[in-house]
Amino acid sequence: MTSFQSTIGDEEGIAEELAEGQREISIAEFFEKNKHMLGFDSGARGLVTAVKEAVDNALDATEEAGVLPDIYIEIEEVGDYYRLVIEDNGPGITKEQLPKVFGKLLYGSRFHAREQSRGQQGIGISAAVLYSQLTSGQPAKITSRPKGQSRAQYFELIIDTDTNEPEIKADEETTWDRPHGTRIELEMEANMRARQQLHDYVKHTAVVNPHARLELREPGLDEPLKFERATDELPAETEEIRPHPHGVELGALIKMLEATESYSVSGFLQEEFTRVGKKTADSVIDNFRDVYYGRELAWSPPRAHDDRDVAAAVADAVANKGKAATTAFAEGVAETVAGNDRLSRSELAAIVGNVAENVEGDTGKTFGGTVRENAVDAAWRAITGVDADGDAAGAADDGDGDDAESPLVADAYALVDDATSTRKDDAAVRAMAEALARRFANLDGEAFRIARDDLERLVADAANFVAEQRDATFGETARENVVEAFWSRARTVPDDPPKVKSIAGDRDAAADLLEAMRTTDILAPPTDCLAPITAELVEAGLRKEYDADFYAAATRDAEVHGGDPFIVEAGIAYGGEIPAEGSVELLRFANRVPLVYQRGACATTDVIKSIGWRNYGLDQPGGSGLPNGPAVISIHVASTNVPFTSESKDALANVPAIEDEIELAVREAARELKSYLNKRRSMQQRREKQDVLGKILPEMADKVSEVTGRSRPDIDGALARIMNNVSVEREVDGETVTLVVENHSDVNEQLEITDIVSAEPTDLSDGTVVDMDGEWFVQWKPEVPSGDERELTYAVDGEADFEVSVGGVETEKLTVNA
Ligand SMILES: Nc1ncnc2c1ncn2[C@@H]1O[C@H](COP(=O)(O)OP(=O)(O)OP(=O)(O)O)[C@@H](O)[C@H]1O
Repeated sequence: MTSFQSTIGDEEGIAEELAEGQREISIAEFFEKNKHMLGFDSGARGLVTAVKEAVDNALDATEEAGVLPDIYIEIEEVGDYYRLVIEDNGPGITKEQLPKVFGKLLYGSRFHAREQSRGQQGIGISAAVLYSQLTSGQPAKITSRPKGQSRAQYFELIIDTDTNEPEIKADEETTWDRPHGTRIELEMEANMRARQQLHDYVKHTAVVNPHARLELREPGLDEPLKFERATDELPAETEEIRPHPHGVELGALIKMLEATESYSVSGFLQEEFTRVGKKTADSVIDNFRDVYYGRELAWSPPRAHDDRDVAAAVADAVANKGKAATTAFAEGVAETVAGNDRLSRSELAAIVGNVAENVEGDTGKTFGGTVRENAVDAAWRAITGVDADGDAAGAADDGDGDDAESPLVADAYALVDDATSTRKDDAAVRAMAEALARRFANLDGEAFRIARDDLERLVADAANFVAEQRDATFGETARENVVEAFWSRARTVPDDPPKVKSIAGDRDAAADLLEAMRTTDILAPPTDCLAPITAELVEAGLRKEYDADFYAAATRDAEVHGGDPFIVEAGIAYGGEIPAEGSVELLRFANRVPLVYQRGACATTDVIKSIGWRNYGLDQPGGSGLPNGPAVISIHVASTNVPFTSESKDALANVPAIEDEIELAVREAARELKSYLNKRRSMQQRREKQDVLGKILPEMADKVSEVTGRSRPDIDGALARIMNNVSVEREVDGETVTLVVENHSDVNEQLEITDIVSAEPTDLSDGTVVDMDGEWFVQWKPEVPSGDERELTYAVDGEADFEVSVGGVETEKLTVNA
């Protein structure tokens, strides 16, 4: 132990001394010291991060304003420093907002909005300003011309790190040739060692933002890198949404309960959450009642042969109402009770209430509150056998002389017997029923209200008791079945839920409400807050940047995580010019932003590594890890709140719901890759076989003729027959030209045959002919059934050259002799 720690208790006034050293830390000071958290850990990386923050903002702003983005990036060496300029044609920023946007950390328009955007935290561009002023001592220089204004505003500013407020160094009006937009100029200590990452960022941004035009000028490039737009269509506009009930955390729910203007739980749910209407709110409230109040166990009323006499019990409990009214009331209750399969106490109370109203109407006698309550007590005792002292009559010989068979035992016996396997012996089932009935009778109040977890505990306790007493075990499954048997027959209570304000002040009640929200089936959140790239454009983006043989893409349906909807998309490009050596290239995107750093710490990488790629035809040494081969895999996660591992937004956190969707999306695309590779392999084998046959067949024909002494057998068509190919053969007889098409395969083929002829064809059997400058294109689209043949004919006058081409069937399955 250090001497300081060992003496700390002896010194007087140490707390006061330490207190003098305590001081608030501004967020700007914090990030000044922790630049790495925001992606500014080195000069190389700092430059890439600054570009990324500014370009992401430019894309967000232009899209929000409905403008096709036109973004200019320039990096220039100025002495020992680098100057970074980024210009956009967005809506611009007002004079009032501009200093805070660039001169204050945690200031932005997106943090509170549940809508897909690249920016989330309100920290990115001000962090770039902070990094620039720290390393170069220069202020940020910003020009912005809001849409519709004739002049632009020019600011020079730095962030005052003590206060996290902008300190304006220059503020003047200026002119700017762009009609609207923003220009940012930052000077910083930097280097171009991360050029590759910078280019990857810009190139991949172009891949997922085909509607954007980007231009990059930098010291190492003679010509600027230009990415023209591939579409004039902006991504679908997104709408802000409220949180989804399946995703909020307890703390957030309590905050919402405190802040809401709604008075009732139903109003609160419908007002504050997406996808909750009256019906869904009612279901949530029913589930809430079940956890908060517990359910009421329901019991079987007496049957005809039963000696429990509900009518007599009710009649006994009523005084001074006259015989006729009393009988009508008692029998009315007994009859209605008997008409029910099972009853809870609240249901009995409702029956008594209804019958009382009817009898009051018929007889003119009043059956007030006390009479009704007495009647309920009496009828309930008759049904359940529970005494006023709380003992279930006869549940056990507990010394109070009521040891006749309890109705609860008989009822419980039937349920336990039903819920357990037939192997349980009768005595064990009876003992369990008795043990349960005793415990139910001891519940607080006569209504047998119990929450599901308490019911589970009660059943476990009864099962343990039976195991000790009788050596009869009720295992896990039997217990669960017994719980389910009672719970599914128990009734949700009719009590109103507490008001919003009292739930807000009661953590347990709020936790019960949260549980109810999570267990209620609720429609997935609307997805108009998201703008996925779409499978079609994911594939188009890959096609644009990678020259491959095969492409596939998949877009999943929206799912929810933490109240925020998300959509995962995946794409695969394979073969062609993609390098075959080493592992595949993984492109990661979040809300259309390429993730450049921390690949190894990203959930997307973990998922790709966990997939068994050998099943999909890719090489994967050791059966796990990144697969090898000429492939690019791209993954895009779009969400109203992407869970990143840190503020620098480099990698996705390991959220199981998102990882599951990533896996499903990738597998969907990988299945297409697998069938492509399988087909390619079988075509390869077919080609090899045909090559061998092509050599052997003529040799065999020669040999046969030599051995038999007969003329050489005709091998035309033999190859096609052996290979089950489609064969196209030309026969010319005088003026008549015939193409004989034979289908030796086992499927019907739809072909497209074009014969290019140097003389004008006439008398076509069918098909069409087009004159192309002295050449005639004769075209047929015959369907040739498996094992069948077609003859396509026409006539030419005199000599002619022919050239046939056949479409609709792979070349490996085709033998052309024409
Ligand atoms: N080029 C721009 N044109 C218009 N508005 C902009 C531009 N750049 C930034 N803004 C506004 O400034 C705000 C702050 O930007 P900043 O980069 O600090 O945070 P963000 O983009 O919201 O989130 P993040 O920290 O996740 O990047 C944005 O929310 C946006 O409203």
